[in-house]
Amino acid sequence: MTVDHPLSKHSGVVKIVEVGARDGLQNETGVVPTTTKIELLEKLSSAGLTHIEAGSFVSPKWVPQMADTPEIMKHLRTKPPFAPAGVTYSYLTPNMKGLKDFISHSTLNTGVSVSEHASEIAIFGSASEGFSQKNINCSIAESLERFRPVAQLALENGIKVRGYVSMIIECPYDGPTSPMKVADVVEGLLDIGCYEVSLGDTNGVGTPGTIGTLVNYLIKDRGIPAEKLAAHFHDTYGQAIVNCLVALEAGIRTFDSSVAGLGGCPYSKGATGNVATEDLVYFLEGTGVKTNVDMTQIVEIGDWISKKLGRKNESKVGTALMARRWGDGSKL
Ligand SMILES: CC(C)(COP(=O)([O-])OP(=O)([O-])OC[C@H]1O[C@@H](n2cnc3c(N)ncnc32)[C@H](O)[C@@H]1OP(=O)([O-])[O-])[C@@H](O)C(=O)NCCC(=O)NCCSC(=O)C[C@@](C)(O)CC(=O)[O-]
Repeated sequence: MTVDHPLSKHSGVVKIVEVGARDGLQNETGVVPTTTKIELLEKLSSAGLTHIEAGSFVSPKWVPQMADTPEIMKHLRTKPPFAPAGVTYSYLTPNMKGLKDFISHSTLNTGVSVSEHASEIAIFGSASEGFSQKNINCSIAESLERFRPVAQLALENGIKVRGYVSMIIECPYDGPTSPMKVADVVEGLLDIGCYEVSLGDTNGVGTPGTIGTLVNYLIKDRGIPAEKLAAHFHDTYGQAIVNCLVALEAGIRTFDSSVAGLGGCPYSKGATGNVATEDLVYFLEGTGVKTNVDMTQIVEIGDWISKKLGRKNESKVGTALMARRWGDGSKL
């Protein structure tokens, strides 16, 4: 028997962008072996995730943990069984050097053009000046000027471009962020060719009130189509799932998440990881929305990577389902 509930109107399939291997691992202080990162990426794609961030072409002096991104990309590009059809791997590229490195490593030894690869780049700006300076060493205006030729060259090469805007609610350096500023940066990123802009509550301070005010302002007052927005909510204050519900209600259909809630941000002290993929899948499927992610597999991956890194599994759903697992390894 199907019983209607207030959220029954939500149906169809949503897109999940798995950011654990990038947003998650970039914040690990210990060395994470490249083989572990590759194994994580392979496991994630076999669990049904189709959009996976695999690394960053950024300065290794700024983010040492991402220094092996070229090696990871080469592996994913040259080992077809590990880059299944329909899976898009994406990489952060903050400037022209990052994009050129992306293009050269993407085509290296593969014999195919970059546009034949199911990969895309992401450029990442901020709605606060303080974080923009700390994270990418330039002002917001300078960042948009820097991104413009990057996006243009990427698009000329058939590479899709995603945008991020960080600190959408509040910045540890500048205080509260105005929705107008967020809208300006979102529009700036769309204007230079991003097909979608992900709204980063980088330090997870947003609540249904502040997130609701922002997304309604972006969609209703500024006329930004909901399908061009994604929700990228960190779970520092335990608000991420309820904020995802607010985004869903506003019409947003793309959600970023991180297996086992991996992560934080190297330039935002105290920020913890994104909403855990396991928790997001449980919540979305529970409202009647399809994710096409295998719950058993994603829970096992979260358990595996947490043990591998020696860190606490931040997924409540993952922890609960693993606790229910029988000692003989039968189904969750
Ligand atoms: C943007 C820069 C490079 C500017 O950094 P800069 O120091 O201003 O760069 P520069 O152009 O003056 O170059 C300085 C040196 O860096 C090198 N360099 C220059 N560019 C690159 C590159 N692409 N790859 C590798 N090396 C690079 C360049 O070659 C040179 O090397 P040197 O001559 O000193 O040996 C730097 O600030 C940087 O790498 N920042 C990255 C920060 C980062 O990755 N942060 C984490 C991701 S953002 C995030 O997590 C938020 C998000 C997206 O998840 C959403 C949310 O939660 O809100």
